[in-house]
Amino acid sequence: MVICALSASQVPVISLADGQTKASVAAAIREACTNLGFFYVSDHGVDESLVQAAFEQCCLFFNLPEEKKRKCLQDSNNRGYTPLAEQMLDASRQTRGDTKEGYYMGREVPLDHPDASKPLHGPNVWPDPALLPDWRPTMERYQAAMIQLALKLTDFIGLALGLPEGFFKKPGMFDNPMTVLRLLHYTEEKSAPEEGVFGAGAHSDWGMLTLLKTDSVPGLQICLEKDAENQTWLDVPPVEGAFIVNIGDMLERWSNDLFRSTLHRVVGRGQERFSIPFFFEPNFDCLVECLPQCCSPSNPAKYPPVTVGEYLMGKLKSTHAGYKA
Ligand SMILES: O=C(O)CCC(=O)C(=O)O
Ligand SMILES: [Fe+2]
Repeated sequence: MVICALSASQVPVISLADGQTKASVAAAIREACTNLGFFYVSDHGVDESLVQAAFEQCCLFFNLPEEKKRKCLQDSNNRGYTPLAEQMLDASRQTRGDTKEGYYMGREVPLDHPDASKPLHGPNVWPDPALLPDWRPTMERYQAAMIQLALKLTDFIGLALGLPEGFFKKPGMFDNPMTVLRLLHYTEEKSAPEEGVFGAGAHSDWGMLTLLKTDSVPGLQICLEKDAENQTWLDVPPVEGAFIVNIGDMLERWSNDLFRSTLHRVVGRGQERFSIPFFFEPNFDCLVECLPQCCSPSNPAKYPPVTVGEYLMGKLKSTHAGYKA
């Protein structure tokens, strides 16, 4: 059985098929996360027809007239529609906002739920069900499938870091996770990196891990030198049937940079593109501080402890013109 194979882009494809030991999958994940911070996952158990249904709904939603999409504009909990160019992920290099529009949804938290008073928690902002009756049930099913897969991968990540079995299952860590499903539509505008125009500007993701599905149009690139002047970018093309997985800043901080939260961007090639990243983050109040397994007197903690909520809100404020906490 092949647990891990290299794709055309040198990014490994890791299979979660039954019949292999947990330790061997964890070892493949450790290698991918320390080298690239990116891998593909195959044999993940997510129904392909559900993925297709989500993309079909995206096509319908983004084809609605602008004023209809603006009826479900992003609220203060970061839910709803974000218009074209509303986000600028890399203000240091971009001359205008990302050439994409999006729609954010999180876990549904009814207004009478005790968590609803927390920032970034609350009911979702749904498109009019008379226009898109299948939107909500499809996206809720898709999100549930993503949470399940993310929890499975989080288990493997614990093993990969040499943590005791069930480490990330402790109360307060992922029992009330911050999850964000993001439906994205890139316009056909060709990016012009030298002019500061990008589908999505260079950034690292902010949470624990991201599960990304894209249509068949390439555009995603990663860069292993976060701070270098002359960055080299490696294409991460779609692999049929697989999800792209990448590590976010929270896990980079927990692991003291052992697992990399790698810089990535989307470069438009002159073709419209749809993608669906799912961001999986720990609980809002979870304190992320260097794991004892990842530091020593000769390798002290590189980051001060931070709560997930504090970190995410800082990032939202600095990249979204329309986000008002
Ligand atoms: O659309 C893509 O391929 C990547 C999107 C992304 O990196 C993000 O939304 O954080
Ligand atoms: Fe990203």
